[in-house]
Amino acid sequence: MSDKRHTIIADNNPLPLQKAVQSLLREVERLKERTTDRFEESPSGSLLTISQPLLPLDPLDWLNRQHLFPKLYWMNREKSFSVAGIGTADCIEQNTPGTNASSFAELTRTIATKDPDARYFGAFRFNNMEEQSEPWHSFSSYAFVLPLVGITFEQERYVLFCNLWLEPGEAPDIKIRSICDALENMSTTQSDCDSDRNIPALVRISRNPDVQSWTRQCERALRTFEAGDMDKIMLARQTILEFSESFSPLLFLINYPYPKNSTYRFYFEPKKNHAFFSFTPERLYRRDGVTLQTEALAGTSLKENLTGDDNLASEVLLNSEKDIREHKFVKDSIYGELFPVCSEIQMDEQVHVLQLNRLAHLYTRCSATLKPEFSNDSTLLTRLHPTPAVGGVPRDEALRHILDIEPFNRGWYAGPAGWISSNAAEFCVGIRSGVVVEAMTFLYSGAGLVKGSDPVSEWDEIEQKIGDLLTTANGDT
Ligand SMILES: C=C(O[C@H]1C=CC=C(C(=O)O)[C@@H]1O)C(=O)O
Ligand SMILES: [Mg+2]
Repeated sequence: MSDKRHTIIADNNPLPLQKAVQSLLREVERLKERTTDRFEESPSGSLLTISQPLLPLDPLDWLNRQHLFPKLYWMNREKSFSVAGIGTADCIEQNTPGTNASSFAELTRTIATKDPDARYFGAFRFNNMEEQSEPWHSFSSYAFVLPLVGITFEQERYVLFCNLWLEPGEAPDIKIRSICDALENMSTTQSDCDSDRNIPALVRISRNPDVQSWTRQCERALRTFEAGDMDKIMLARQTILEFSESFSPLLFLINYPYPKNSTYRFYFEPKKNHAFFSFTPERLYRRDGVTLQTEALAGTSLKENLTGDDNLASEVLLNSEKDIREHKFVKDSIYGELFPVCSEIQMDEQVHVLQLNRLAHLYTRCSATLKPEFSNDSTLLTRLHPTPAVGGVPRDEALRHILDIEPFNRGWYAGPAGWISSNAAEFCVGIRSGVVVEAMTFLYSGAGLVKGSDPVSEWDEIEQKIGDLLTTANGDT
C-alpha cells in the first residue's frame, strides 16, 4: 500500500500492533486540522489511505478478536497476498433479482468511478435470477466492501491501514470520527486461550439430497445427455451441520489444518456469526489492465484409494477418458468465450494436474491479452461465469436444469468471489464453501456430470471435495 498515490505512511518502521494503532490514531487526528478543501476533490469522491507497517502477526487471530462488522478476509492461492478487514469505508451492493450480466455491468460501472488504487472485496451470487431463501438472507445479489480498517500482507510485509473515503462534497468529520472509534475500540491483545479457537461440538450432520435422491437427480441429468440436449451439467450437494451453539465462523479458517493446500481463502461476515467462506482451488481470472490469467479446472481423482500418492493420482487422472472429456468442455468454453475479446491467447496444449490434499484436478492454464475495448471486468465476468466447471454446456440450458433439479439455492456458492478495482481484479470461483448462520453450517460442493458419469462415484467425489472442511468441523485434525 505504501507506494500508492493517496497514501500517508505514519511511520516507516514496523511496530507492534498496539503501537501501530497509536501511530495511525495520531495521523488520523492530524487530519482533523486539515480544512476540507485540502482533501483531494474529485467529482466521484476521494480516498485517503493511512498505513503503518506492522511486526509480523496472525491476521486471522486479529480478525477473530474484533467486534466491528462486516469482517472480510482474502488470501490468494499463492499465499503472497492477504487482507483482513473490518468495517466499511465504502460499499457497492445490490439486492434485487436480475440477470448476472446486469449485476456485472452495474458493479463495473460503479467501480470505474472509484479511486484506481482502492480494492473492493466481495462476491456475487451464482445466479441472480434465482430467488433466495435461508441460509442466504444476509447475502446480497452482490456486495463489495472497501474496509474501514484492516491488515494487509504483501511482499512479505504486514501493514495496518485505515481508509477515509469521502463522497463528493462530503465533510470529513464524521468519517474521521468513525475511523478513530474503530481504532480506539480495536482489540490488540493476542488470543491467549485455545478454547476461543475451538469449534463447538458437532451434534448432527445431514445431506441434501440424500444418496437416493442424488442418484435420481443425476439420472435426470444423464437422460438429457442421452437425448442429445445437453453435454454437461454440474450438480451440487448441501451438507448440513448443526453445532451445539453458535460460534465465530472464522474458526473454520483458523482451524483449517492444511496450510500448504493450493486454495484461495475467501471470507465475508456481513453480520455477527453469519458468514460465507470458500477454500477453492479454482481461479476465475486475474486481470491487470489488458493482461489476463485464467484457467480450466475440472476433472478429479481421489487420493484416498491411492494412499495419498500424487504421482499415482496424476496417472489415474491423465488416463481417465471421462475426466479428460469433463475437463475439455471447460477448456473449450473458455477459449471460445475469450477468442472474440482477446488479441492473443496462450493456452497450455498439455493438460496439467493440480495436487490438493485429498484430490487432484486436471488443470489448463491460459494467459491472454484483451483487446483494449474489452478490457473490463463486466466483459470477463459475463463471458467466463459460469464456466462449465460450475454450470454446464450449453450454459443457459444448464442453468435452467440446475434450477429445476437442485433442492436448494446456490446463493454465493460457485459465484465469483474476490476483489476488484478500476483497473485490476482477481476472482476465484466460490466452491468448497460454506455458509454459517449461528449454530448451523451449510457446506456446498458439486461435480461435473457428463455422459457416462456414475452417480455413486460423483457422490464420493463431492464427499472428498468437502473432506477438509468436514475434518475442520469435527475438530479431529
Ligand atoms: C463444482 C466443484 O468443483 C469443480 C471444480 C473442479 C473439479 C470439478 C469436477 O471434477 O467435477 C468441478 O467441476 C465443487 O467443488 O463444488
Ligand atoms: Mg468431476
